[in-house]
Order: sequence, then structure tokens, then C-alpha cells
Amino acid sequence: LKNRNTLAKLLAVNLKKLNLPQSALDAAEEQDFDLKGYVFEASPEQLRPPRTVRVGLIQNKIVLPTDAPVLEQITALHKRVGEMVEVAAMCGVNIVCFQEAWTMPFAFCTREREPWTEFAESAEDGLTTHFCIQLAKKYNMVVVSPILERDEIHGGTLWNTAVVVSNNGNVLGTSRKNHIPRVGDFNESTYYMEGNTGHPVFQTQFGKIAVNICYGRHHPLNWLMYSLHGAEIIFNPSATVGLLSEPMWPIEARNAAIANHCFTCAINRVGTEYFRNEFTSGDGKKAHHDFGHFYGSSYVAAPDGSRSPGLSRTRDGLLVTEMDLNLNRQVADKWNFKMTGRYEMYAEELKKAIQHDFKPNIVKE
Ligand SMILES: NC(=O)NCCC(=O)O
Repeated sequence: LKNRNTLAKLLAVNLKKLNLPQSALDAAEEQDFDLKGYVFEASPEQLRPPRTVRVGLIQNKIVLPTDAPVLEQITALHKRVGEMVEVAAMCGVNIVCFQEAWTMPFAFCTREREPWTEFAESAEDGLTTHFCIQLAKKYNMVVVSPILERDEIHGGTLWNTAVVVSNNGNVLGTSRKNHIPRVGDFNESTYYMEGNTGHPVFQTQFGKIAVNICYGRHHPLNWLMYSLHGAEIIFNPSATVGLLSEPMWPIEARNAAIANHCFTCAINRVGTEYFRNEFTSGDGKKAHHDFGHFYGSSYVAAPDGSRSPGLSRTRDGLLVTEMDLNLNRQVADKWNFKMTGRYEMYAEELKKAIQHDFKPNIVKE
């Protein structure tokens, strides 16, 4: 029986299903998106009550073609995702997170500036942040909104940024993407630089959260730093395509949950986005009009190694998970990764390894 349970955990098939209201299931069907719910349980404790929180992940296709007017594209996405958030509210979601650059097509493959830079908005005061503030207040929900940010204070610089809006409708702060990909068609370095916000953790009414944007999931130290700052849930809003990363996808966020004694939430967009002008990426491939297929498969992983099934590879979807955050400390007390981490040893070695005159410690005969 024990072996069967372990196998079930590995295959993500043994999580209890969350009872979702029929009205929410009906609304999801009517609006043509998947709605799934799962529960991550923790053991009862004597001194602490359970710390139960419901988290919603939203994955979606773009709504209009990429050559539709910019404001119409943004407004259509607001409408679509707003409807999905309403269903999340019916399901009692406390914290919702959208996919990376959710208000736009993932146009960075093109390396063109116009019209894509017009999608950039102020993190504090932009149209989308105002939209999220309304959602947060209406539904008493924390909203994590990853956008293309225009930073007017610093000469209109662009960043890839997650805006965190508290359930009271205040902008709690921002977290900028730390690691910018230079792989395949992901030509993002043409638009923005590595983030300068470090590893902020946002204390919300429902728990401490952080946002590790997309390509940051390949960097174990990035996850670690959010965790060292106390994150209990780390979101990984992403945009990634099948041929490039699908074999890695089920492993990376899950491994990060295990290694850091926290919950991780991986979100990927769905669909294929076509661009009018062909582009190349210096990789020998013929010029093409699309990135390939964004494969969705959003999921939640827990510190004990269990995970939810993924959402669809092709359909819009809302994944609702109920998690007891007490599980983080329970797993930490068992496995002690923070206690056994030897961070001082690595800090010393890393300090040396980044020096120009670093001598690798190679023992020769
Ligand atoms: N959006 C983004 O950073 N994608 C890079 C490719 C990947 O990390 O799978």
C-alpha cells in the first residue's frame, strides 16, 4: 500500500479533489475553459490551527489576432481573464496569479519594437493595474499580475514585472524578472534587462508569496533566494513552448517545492500566436511566423513532492488548489534542508568563483 501511495504521488494522481460549486463548473463550461480543483492536506498540529489558503492559477490563449489594435487586444484579455477571476471567486480563491505578460501576445520573438512596446504599462498606475485593483477589491482576492512594465521614473525603461495587488486593492509591490532568456525564439533581451528588485516576498493576509518569472525557474538559486526571504508560495508565471521546454516543465517547479520546503505554482499560456512579419533567431531555422505551441499544463507542487495534475495542453483553464501552509514547516522539520543547507560554505565558495583570478579546486595526480 505504501508503495502504491508513493507511486500515486509521483504520478500526481492521489490528491483529493476539491468540491467546487456547481455554479462555477457551469460557468466554466459555458465560457469554454477547464476548471479543476485539488486539496493539499497537512497533518493536524496541537499548537497551530491549519493555515488553509485557496490559490487560483489562470492559463489562457490570446483573444484577438496579434495585428488587432493594441487597446482592443488588452481590453479583450481583461474581459476574458476577468470572467475567469469571477469563477475563481465563486470557488473561494484567496490569491490568483495570471500567466507571464498576460495582457499581450508573447511578441518578443519578433524583435520588433512597434507595436509591442505599446503594451507596456505603469506597474503602479496603468490600465491593467487599475483593472486588477478593481478585481482585488470586488472579490477580496490578492491578484498577481505579470505585465510588460514601463518605468517612467527611469526614462521609460521596460521591465518584465509581476505586480502584486493586495486583497484590499493596494499595490503591495513589484517583482521584476531576474533572468532573461537568450534561447531559441525567446529574444527578450532585445526589450528589457535583468530585473533589479531582488527577491521580494509579499506578506499578504493569506500567506507570504513571491514571484519567480518564467526563465527564472531554471535557476535553483533564484528559487532559493525567495525561499530564504520567507516565501511560502512561489508563483512561476511563464510563457514557454513545447519543443523547447516541455520535458523540463513537470520537474523544475516541483523540484523547487521540494528543495525549498514551500509550494510552487507553475503557469504557462496556451495556443499558437501568429505574427504578421516573419522572424529568425540566428539558429539556422527558416524565417517563421510563430513561436510554436504554448503547452499550458499549469500545476501546483507541494514541499512533500506531491503535485496536482496539470491543466490542459490546449485549453484555457483555471486551477484551484486548497493548500494548508502548515505543510511547509512539517516537511522542513522532517527533511531539514534549511538547517543542513551549508549556506556559509557556498557563500564563501561562490564569492571566490566569481573572481577573475578564480582557481578551480581540481585535484590532480
Ligand atoms: N518566457 C520565458 O522566459 N521563456 C523562456 C523559455 C523557457 O524558460 O522555457
